[in-house]
Amino acid sequence: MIITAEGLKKTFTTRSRKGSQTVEAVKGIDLQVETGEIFGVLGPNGAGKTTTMRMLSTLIAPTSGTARVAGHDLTGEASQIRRKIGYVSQAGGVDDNNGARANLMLAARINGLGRAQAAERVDAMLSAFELAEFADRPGRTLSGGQKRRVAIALGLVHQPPLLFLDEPTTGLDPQNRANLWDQIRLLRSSGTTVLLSTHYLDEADALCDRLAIVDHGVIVAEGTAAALKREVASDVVTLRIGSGDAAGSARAGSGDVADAVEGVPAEVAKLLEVQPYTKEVRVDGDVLRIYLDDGEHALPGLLRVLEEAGVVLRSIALDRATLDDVFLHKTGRSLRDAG
Ligand SMILES: Nc1ncnc2c1ncn2[C@@H]1O[C@H](COP(=O)(O)OP(=O)(O)OP(=O)(O)O)[C@@H](O)[C@H]1O
Repeated sequence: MIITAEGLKKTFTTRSRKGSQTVEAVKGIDLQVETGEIFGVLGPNGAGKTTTMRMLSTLIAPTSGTARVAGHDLTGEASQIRRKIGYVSQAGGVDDNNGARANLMLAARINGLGRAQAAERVDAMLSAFELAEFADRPGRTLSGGQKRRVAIALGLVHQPPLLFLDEPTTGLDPQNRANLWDQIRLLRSSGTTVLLSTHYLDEADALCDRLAIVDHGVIVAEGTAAALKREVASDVVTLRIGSGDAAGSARAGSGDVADAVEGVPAEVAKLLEVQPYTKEVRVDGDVLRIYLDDGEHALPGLLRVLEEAGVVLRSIALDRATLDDVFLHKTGRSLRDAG
C-alpha cells in the first residue's frame, strides 16, 4: 500500500465579524491505495475531496487521524513524503509569464535536481506531454488543455512514485479529456500511482482501477466501479408514467387493479417491488427506476404487470446501472444534482 489512512478528519474554523463558524470538511476517512493503481475520489462539490488530497499530500494538517504515505508517517515525516509525491491542484500552478520549459526547470531545481539532471528531465517531460512545440511560449498564451498538461508535467518532473491530481480534467473539452486520460494511463504503466479526485462519473468509471465515493466528508462506498455497480444491480429500467385523467383515458387495460394503481407512482412502485426480479425501486416524481439483474429477460414480464394494472407509460428505457445509481443508492440523491 502506498497510502493507508485511518480516521482522517479536518475541521475548519473561520472567524468573521459575525462570529466563528466551524466546517467539518472531512469527518473520518479510512483509505488504502495500492502501489501502481489509479485511485479515484469521486464526489459532488464540497464533499471533501480537495481537503482529503491536501491532507494526504501534507499541504494541511489533519485535525485528527493517522496516515502513512509513500512509506512515511503523515504527521512526523512530512518532508520525506513531499520528496516522494507530486501534487497538481485545480488551479494548476503554471506561471503565466513563463513558458513550459522555464516552469519545469524551476520545479525541477526546487525539487533538488542538479542543473544537468534537471535539463534532462525537462526535455523528457516536454516530449512525454507533447509540449515541445510551444515550450517557450508564456503560459498565458496556452490553451486550457495545453496548460493542464504543463501543470501535470510540473507535478512529475522529479519522478515521484505517487501523484495527486485534483480534478485534472475539469473544464477541458472531450478531446483534451480523452488525451489526458491516456496520459494518466501511461503514468500507471510506467509504475506511478495516481490518486485523483473528480466529480465526473464517466471519468471515475473509465479511468480508475478503484474508487471511493465521498459525500459530506465521509466515504459512502469503495471498490472497483464494476463491483460497486454490481452491488446495486446490473440493470435499471426507467419508467415515466402517466397520471390522472391522461392515464385513465390512454391506458391499455382497465379493471379493479388498474383503478387502484393507475398513474400513482407510489402505488406502481409497490406493485413492482414485489416482483421476483426487482432488487429496488426508486420514485422521483413521475419517474420510477427499477433496479434488477438481467433486465432484458425481466422486461417482458415487467411490461405485462404494468399493462395488467392499466399503467400508462410515457417512456421506458433499459440501461446498465451507473456510478450515479451507486451514489443514489447510498445517499438518496443523484450525483448530478448534488453539490
Ligand atoms: N480553508 C477552508 N476554510 C473553511 N472551509 C473550507 C476550507 N477549505 C474547504 N472548506 C469547506 O470544506 C468543505 C469541503 O471542501 P473541499 O474543497 O474539500 O470539497 P471538494 O469535494 O473538493 O469540492 P470541489 O469539487 O468543489 O472542489 C466545503 O464545505 C468547503 O467550503
